[in-house]
Amino acid sequence: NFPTDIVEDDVSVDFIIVGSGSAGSPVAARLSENPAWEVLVLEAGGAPPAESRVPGMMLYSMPDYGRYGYNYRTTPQKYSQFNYVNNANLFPRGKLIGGSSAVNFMMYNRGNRYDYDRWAALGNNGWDYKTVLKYFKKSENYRGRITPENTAYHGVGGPMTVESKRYGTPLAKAYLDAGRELGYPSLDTNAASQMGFNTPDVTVKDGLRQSAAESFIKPNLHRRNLRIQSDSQVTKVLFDRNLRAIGVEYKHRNRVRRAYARKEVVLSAGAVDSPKLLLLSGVGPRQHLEALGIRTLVDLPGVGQNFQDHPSIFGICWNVPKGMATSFQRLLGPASKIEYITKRSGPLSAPFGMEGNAWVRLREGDPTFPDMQFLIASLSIGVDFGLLISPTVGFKREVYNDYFKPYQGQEGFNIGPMLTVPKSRGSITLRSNDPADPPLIDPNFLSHPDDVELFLEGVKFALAIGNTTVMRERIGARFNDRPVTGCKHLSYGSDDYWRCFIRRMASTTYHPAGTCKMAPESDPGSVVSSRLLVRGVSGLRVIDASIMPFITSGNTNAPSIMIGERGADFIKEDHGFI
Ligand SMILES: Cc1cc2nc3c(=O)[nH]c(=O)nc-3n(C[C@H](O)[C@H](O)[C@H](O)COP(=O)(O)OP(=O)(O)OC[C@H]3O[C@@H](n4cnc5c(N)ncnc54)[C@H](O)[C@@H]3O)c2cc1C
Repeated sequence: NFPTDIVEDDVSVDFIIVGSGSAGSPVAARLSENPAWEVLVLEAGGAPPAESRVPGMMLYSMPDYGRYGYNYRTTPQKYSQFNYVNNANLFPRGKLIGGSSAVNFMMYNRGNRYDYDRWAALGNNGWDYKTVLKYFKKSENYRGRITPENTAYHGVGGPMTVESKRYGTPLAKAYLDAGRELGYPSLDTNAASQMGFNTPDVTVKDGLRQSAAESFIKPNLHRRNLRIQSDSQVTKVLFDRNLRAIGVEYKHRNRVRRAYARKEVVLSAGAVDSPKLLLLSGVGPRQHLEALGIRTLVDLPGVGQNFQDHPSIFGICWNVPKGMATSFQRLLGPASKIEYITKRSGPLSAPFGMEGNAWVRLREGDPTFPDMQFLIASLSIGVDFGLLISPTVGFKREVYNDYFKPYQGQEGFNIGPMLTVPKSRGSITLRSNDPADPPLIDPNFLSHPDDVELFLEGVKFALAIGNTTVMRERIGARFNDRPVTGCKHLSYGSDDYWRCFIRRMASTTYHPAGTCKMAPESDPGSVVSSRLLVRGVSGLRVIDASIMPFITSGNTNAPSIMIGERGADFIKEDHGFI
């Protein structure tokens, strides 16, 4: 349960925040610190279900798109995903209080210091690593392992609790040992160096998921100046004749209503819906808007462009003896439930199957800046006999039957290489001028040939991890060396075979970013300034993952929260409250 308000028609407040996700929640919390400001959050979704707080249940809320998501799918991909239904994938975004932070896999990864230094180097003042580190620390209540090396990088006493994972299969430790065998250290990758292997810290508090709304909004609902109204899908930003944003139109329980902002409207609807809202409001590429019969208020070509996500490969997998990896029986069995209820530990207390990460540099270049992340998931795709995992990832049935089914019911693990700095760029565009229509989401994965060549190195490294002595002898890992569907005509194991495998099996890591690019005015793709103000209008900011000019080198939840913290300070400064 999450207490919400019902506001009056045509309510007038100081700030309207659209979306209560990873970025919107900190914006709401920080702005409402000023008792003189009235803050209203409009959230399209409703209260999160109880099971969303249980980390081990995370996969259960994913297929339930109708209730807690937008039911988005990507457009059919031209260069990748050939083994997925319609060459596309499901594209979950949380539609509930807490946004995607209430359905995600909870791994807390900040990325690399160079990610932020290069944002600043583009001309985005105030986004260098030294500055953003203050905001990462400000939001954090770190309960992980403190060492002399990492203490300066963590915050204590902030709203967002970050814990060490409370449960791991034998694969968690084996993964770190495999890294050492290959010459890589185990370390806190959110501190001085990101290069090496780790067991992820997680946005979990006392064994319960900490969505951004749980952390930032719920504890502040006693503030009389902070209100959140759920089931309120904003359809349009309203402007006066000077192009100042004065409010929003939204649909609340099937009724069209309006709310007005005396100071600012903040879009924190995420990298799919913030550009969608700008386009519906007449801010975007003129040609696209005209084609859909939307009056152009500002011709801003960058809106919806520069789409970046981290493609990763599923299906590089090994079988292991029973007890080594994750199983649904152990997750949902009576012992697990009792342990969770009495001690908040055990399999239900940790994100399902998320055992370890690694960041390495495979190509020449800055040895402190990774070009590949590897996630080990202690899940075989067929462990559930094809019932949940394969349809959730989105494989065609015949691919499941051909490649995974021969091992179904057996435990196993998957090592997924993920491109941290992809060169491919996609887009978000409107399907129509009807706000109820889902937008066209085109990640355009692997459209840049370099992405495939780098993945080739990534596949080889993943195979090397699985082939370490520790994985083979201590864990008993046996590689799934069946030729994958669609690549059987190629010599198994050759570079061309793996290129084919990559184009068939790579898909999303659910990290859309970049679609309202933050850049100086001289950049024709710029949508927001370094203070996150939308170009060509006033009184309107975008504060969420869409502003990233380049996606960060790791999962995007912690950076989105940091963007919320950073953006809130810009607003406070610009309105004289700091
Ligand atoms: C399945 C999954 C697993 C993931 N795993 C991880 C992980 O382990 N670690 C990690 O770091 N990252 C992970 N991510 C990514 C991470 O959660 C996102 O990058 C991050 O939450 C994005 O934050 P945001 O504020 O930009 O958007 P969101 O958190 O998505 O917030 C947007 C909010 O706006 C609302 N909204 C949208 N449109 C409207 C509208 N028109 N009117 C009103 N409200 C609206 C939405 O309902 C939502 O609440 C995962 C994501 C998914 C989907």
